[in-house]
Amino acid sequence: LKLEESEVVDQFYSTSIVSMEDLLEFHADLLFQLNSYIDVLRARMKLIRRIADYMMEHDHIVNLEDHSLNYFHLVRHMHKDWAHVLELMEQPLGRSQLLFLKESRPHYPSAWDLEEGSLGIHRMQKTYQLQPKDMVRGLLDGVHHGTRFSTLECFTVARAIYKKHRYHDAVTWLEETLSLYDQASEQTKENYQILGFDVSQANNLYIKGLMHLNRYKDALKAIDRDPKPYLRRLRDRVEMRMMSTIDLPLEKPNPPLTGLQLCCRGGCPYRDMHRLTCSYNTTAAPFLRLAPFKTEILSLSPYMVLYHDVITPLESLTLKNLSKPHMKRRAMVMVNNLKVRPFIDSGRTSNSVWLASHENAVMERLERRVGVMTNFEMENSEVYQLINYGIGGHYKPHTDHFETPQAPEHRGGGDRIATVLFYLSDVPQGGATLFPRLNISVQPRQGDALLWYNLNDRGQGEIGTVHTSCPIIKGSKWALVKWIDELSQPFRRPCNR
Ligand SMILES: O=C(O)CCC(=O)C(=O)O
Ligand SMILES: [Fe+2]
Repeated sequence: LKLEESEVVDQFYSTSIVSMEDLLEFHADLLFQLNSYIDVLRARMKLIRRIADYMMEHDHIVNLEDHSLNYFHLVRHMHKDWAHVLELMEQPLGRSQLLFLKESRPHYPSAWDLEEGSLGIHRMQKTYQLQPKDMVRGLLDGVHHGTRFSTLECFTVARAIYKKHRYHDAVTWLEETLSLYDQASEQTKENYQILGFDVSQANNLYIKGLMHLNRYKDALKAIDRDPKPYLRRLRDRVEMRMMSTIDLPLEKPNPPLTGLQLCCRGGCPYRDMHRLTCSYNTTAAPFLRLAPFKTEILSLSPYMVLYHDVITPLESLTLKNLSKPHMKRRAMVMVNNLKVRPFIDSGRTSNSVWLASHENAVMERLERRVGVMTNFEMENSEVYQLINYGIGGHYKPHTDHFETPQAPEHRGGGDRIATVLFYLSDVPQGGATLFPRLNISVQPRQGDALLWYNLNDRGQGEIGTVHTSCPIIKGSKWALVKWIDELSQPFRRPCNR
């Protein structure tokens, strides 16, 4: 079993908001095809109506008189015309539209997208302590969004959570699913049925979820409400469980809030004490006297500063536009018995692309700017990574320096002495970069860049720099990361080993 980073998965929608733009266009194309399919059906219906009317006129003639001319009409008509009518009826309809739908199917979002998206929603729920009943109505962490969930979306999320054995949450989402279904009109229910939704399936999962939570009485009630015979058979199982003394271990419904949850919500204790000073940096390079960097020191140890307005909106836009077509999910692949199987790294929901410092004029300018901003040597430095996060997108807590001491030795540049994180977009809700051990969280703002040192004076990894990207609630988070290697810096930041 081996893990490595690769680009095997090329189409991943849920891990990047920017790929959703393509999806919107794609969806519009599909709708266009469906409508034109209906037009074709309608035109055919009109034609058949006309022919049928014409045929009925003949019916008329035959009944009139026992006239041989009329018989001749009938013979000719039946031999000739009906053959053509049959041909017309047999002619396949809307072939090109059908073909379009069929051939584009491989590009539809996959089961993975659905799972990834569902888990993103769940992550959002857990981190920000949201209630499914608020979420389905578009109320997210105190802000009303114009979006609503239908029964179908609710059920998809519920099922994904159930598959992860999070029964308490799955049951809440299933309750929401069933209640949304009850409120739906008869016509909507019919539509759901055409789209493959079976309310008994939802009920079945709900009952099983309740059983996992030892809520047998509620399970029995749910069974009694559903007329499907296979659900009635569950009754025996529930009653048997009820009588047995061995209870399944119960999942705690409300574990205490973690520091991460508190901080992502902006409730980080003492966070403001870390805003030490703000200043204009004019000394690092001569040109800074003309255009100083607005610098906010967030922490002295480990050293961390936030620069304001160091990448212009136009530069951000250019980089985003140039990179859009190349953004990919960097999925991990599992190489197992020679089978290569990409798997969802749920620790990181984003698509990204590597950008070299000589990639284009903007990158060249940025590379010089990073050198001036940080005073680090940019010669031989690493490439940049441009990231766009997805639905409820996040990046689990991690450090940028390597955690195994051997790892840097195998790299030309040694360990990553510092990180510069440019924000290329505002994120209106969620999506902060959080340093839980330092109680520092930074809300992405287009134009800002965060610099921190990953290594201490002795060149050792600084565990305090553990950081995470909080799940995004609203907006599309774009970040550009630059890791600065240690080995080019002996004169810029000598270490006291
Ligand atoms: O997007 C962020 O806020 C953090 C990104 C990050 O930590 C990384 O790419 O190493
Ligand atoms: Fe990082």
